[in-house]
Amino acid sequence: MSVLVVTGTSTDVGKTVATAALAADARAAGLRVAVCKPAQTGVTDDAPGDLREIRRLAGPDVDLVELARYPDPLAPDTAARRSGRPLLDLQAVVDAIRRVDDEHDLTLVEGAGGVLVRLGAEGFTLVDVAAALAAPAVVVAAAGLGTLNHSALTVAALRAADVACAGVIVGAWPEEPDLAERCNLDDLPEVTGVPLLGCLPAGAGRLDRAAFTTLARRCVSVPAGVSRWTVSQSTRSASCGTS
Ligand SMILES: Nc1ncnc2c1ncn2[C@@H]1O[C@H](COP(=O)(O)OP(=O)(O)OP(=O)(O)O)[C@@H](O)[C@H]1O
Ligand SMILES: C[C@H](N)[C@H](N)CCCCCC(=O)O
Ligand SMILES: [Mg+2]
Repeated sequence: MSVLVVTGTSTDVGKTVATAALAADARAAGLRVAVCKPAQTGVTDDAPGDLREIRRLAGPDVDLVELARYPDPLAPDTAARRSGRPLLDLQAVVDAIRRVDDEHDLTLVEGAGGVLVRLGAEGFTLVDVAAALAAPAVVVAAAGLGTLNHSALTVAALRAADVACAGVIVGAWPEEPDLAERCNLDDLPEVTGVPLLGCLPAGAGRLDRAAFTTLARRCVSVPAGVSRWTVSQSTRSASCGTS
């Protein structure tokens, strides 16, 4: 089947919302979808994490797999050490994702923070996971000033490890974009060398499931070839403020 890694230029850029949008789009296309969050940090054992948010937005038919959870809102390796809980092991994470992928048409893997955040033992990162799985990645980025550098650095880190980058998704597109945000619609694909797959309007994460699914189908798409399903390539959806 297919694995797609969802990384970002940092934490809080909208990876979870974008993962939910990709999952909702794939479910609406009739696919068996799973989302794996290898390492959730910053939540207690009884608190909802990213996967609960993805289920709220994308629906109950998306299977969810969380591999480790640590209470401190830190990078997973640091949070693991401080908690005394075991660190994640790269091979175990890869094997777990492969098992999920065997049972689904599309398995989305959401990282923690940005692409070089250390997830576990020996400082492995989401780049190592994607490389081991030969899985492409999408990069969720901010809309405004500063995102060009962060996005270019993130895509360069993927390229350096021969991880294909399917494109960039803007996690929260403002209702009234400023000059930098408007310019970034052309500059993001230019400086990263990968397509802009779409923009999620700011506020999308606060919608109910039906409205979110409708929006997701309009706003983001995964390029053909990432999976057996082909979703129309969105150069720039209306949600990015261009027709
Ligand atoms: N398009 C959006 N609409 C509404 N809220 C959003 C949107 N994008 C991000 N947010 C909000 O911003 C916060 C951070 O977003 P999100 O959880 O997706 O970040 P993240 O990149 O997944 O962070 P982490 O590294 O912790 O996984 C959340 O409260 C989320 O609801
Ligand atoms: C707590 C946060 N929401 C994420 N789960 C973890 C982000 C780690 C970022 C580490 C760093 O880049 O400084
Ligand atoms: Mg998240």
